[in-house]
Amino acid sequence: MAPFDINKVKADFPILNETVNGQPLVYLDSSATSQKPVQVIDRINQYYNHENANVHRGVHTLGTRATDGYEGAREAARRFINAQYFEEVIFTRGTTTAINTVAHSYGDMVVEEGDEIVITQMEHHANLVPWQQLAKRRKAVLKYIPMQEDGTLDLRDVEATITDRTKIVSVAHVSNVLGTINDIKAIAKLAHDKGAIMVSDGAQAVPHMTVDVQDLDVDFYAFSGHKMVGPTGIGVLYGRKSLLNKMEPIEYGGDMIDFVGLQDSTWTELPTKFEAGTPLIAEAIGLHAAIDYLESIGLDEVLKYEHELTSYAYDKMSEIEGLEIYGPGPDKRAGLITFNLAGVHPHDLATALDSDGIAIRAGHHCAQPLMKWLNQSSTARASFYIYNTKEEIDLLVDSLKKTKEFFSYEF
Ligand SMILES: Cc1ncc(COP(=O)(O)O)c(CN[C@@H](CS)C(=O)O)c1O
Repeated sequence: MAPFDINKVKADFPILNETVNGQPLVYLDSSATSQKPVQVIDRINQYYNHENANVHRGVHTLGTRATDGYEGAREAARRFINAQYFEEVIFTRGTTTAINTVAHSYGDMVVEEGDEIVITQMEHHANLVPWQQLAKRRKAVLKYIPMQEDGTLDLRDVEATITDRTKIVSVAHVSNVLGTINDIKAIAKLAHDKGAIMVSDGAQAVPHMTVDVQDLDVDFYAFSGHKMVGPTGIGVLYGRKSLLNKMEPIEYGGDMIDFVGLQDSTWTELPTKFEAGTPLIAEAIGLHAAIDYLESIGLDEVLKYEHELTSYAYDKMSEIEGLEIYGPGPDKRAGLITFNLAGVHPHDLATALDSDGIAIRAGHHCAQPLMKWLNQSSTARASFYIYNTKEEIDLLVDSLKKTKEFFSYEF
C-alpha cells in the first residue's frame, strides 16, 4: 500500500475546488456527511450509463450486470467489516433505518414487560429514540449507563447497569459529539455474560477505522455510506445470521416473498427477506466504490492521519482563551471536536466561519439528551477526514480568534 499522500487524496475530491464567500472551501463537517471522490461519482455514472436495470428479476443482460453490481457490493461490504456470511449484510437507507429495523424486528420479538434496554446518554437520536419507543411499546425499562466527566464510559459502570433482566445493550462505537471511542468488544462481552445482545451504532466509526464485527462479537452493527465517501441513501445493517433468521421482516412487498396467498404469505431467504421492493442498486454500487477507495488508502492509515489532525486541532484550539472543548483528550477521541466559544452563540460562530469559507456544524447534533448532560443548549463541531490538512486547521483557528475578537468588542 502506497504511503498516505494528502495531495493525491485532495485531488480526488472535485468539490474541494469550490469557493465559498470568495474563499477556498474548508470543509470541516464530515461527521454530518463526507465528500465524494471522483472514483465514487464516476462508478455511479458508469452504472447508469452501462448497467442500469432492476435486480434479481430480469433474465436479460443488463439485469445480470445490475445484479452482479448489487451483490458484488454486498460481498465488498461483508469483507469490509469482516462479517462471516454475506447473508449478514442487509442494505438499508442508512444507520437510522438499520437500528430501527433491529428495534422493531428483534426488539418486538424478544422484549417483554419489565425487561431492560441499556444505552448511554451520548447516543445519537438514531440509537436512542428507537429504543425509547420500543420500551414504551413493550412496557420495558430504558436504562442509561452513567458517563465519566470526560464523556467516556467506565466498564465497571457498564457491568453494574446490565442485569439479568437486560435484553438489549446498544452503544455507539464513536460519539458524534464527544468523539469518544467506546470499547464495544468489552461491552459486548459484559452484555453476553448477562444473556443480553449487543448492538452498536458504527456511523462515526466505520469511515475512520478498521471494524471487525466478528472480533467485536456484536450481534448487530449499523453504518451509513454517506459518511464514508459513499452516496446518500445506502447503509448497512450487520446482523448475526442466527438472529436474522428468527426475525420477521418489517417491510413487505416485492422480492422479499417466497409465496403470496390470498390470506397469508411466506418470506424468502436472507438477506432479501429484509430488502423489500426495488433495492438501493446504484447506491450500493457507489458504496462498493467507496469501500474500494478507503481500502486503497488503508483504514489504519486513515485513523493515523486523522489522529494527527485531531491532536493538532485540539492543541491549537485549547490555546484560545474562552474556548471550551467537550469530551476526552486527543488520545481517546476520533476525528471531531465539539466546543463552545464564550460569548458567541454556536450558530453565530458557524455563520462567521462560513464567511471565511469554513464549514462546521452548530446545534444539538441530533443528541439532545447529551446536550442536557453537557448543560449546553447547543454546541459547535469541527470534524476532520482524509482530505483535510493542518493548514486548514490553522485557517479554522485564525477565524475562531477573529470571531472571538469581533463578538467581544466593547464600544
Ligand atoms: C453516531 C451517529 N449515529 C447515527 C447517525 C444517523 O446517520 P444517518 O445516515 O442519518 O441515518 C449519525 C449521523 N449524524 C450526523 C447527522 S445528525 C451528524 O452530523 O452527526 C451519527 O453521527
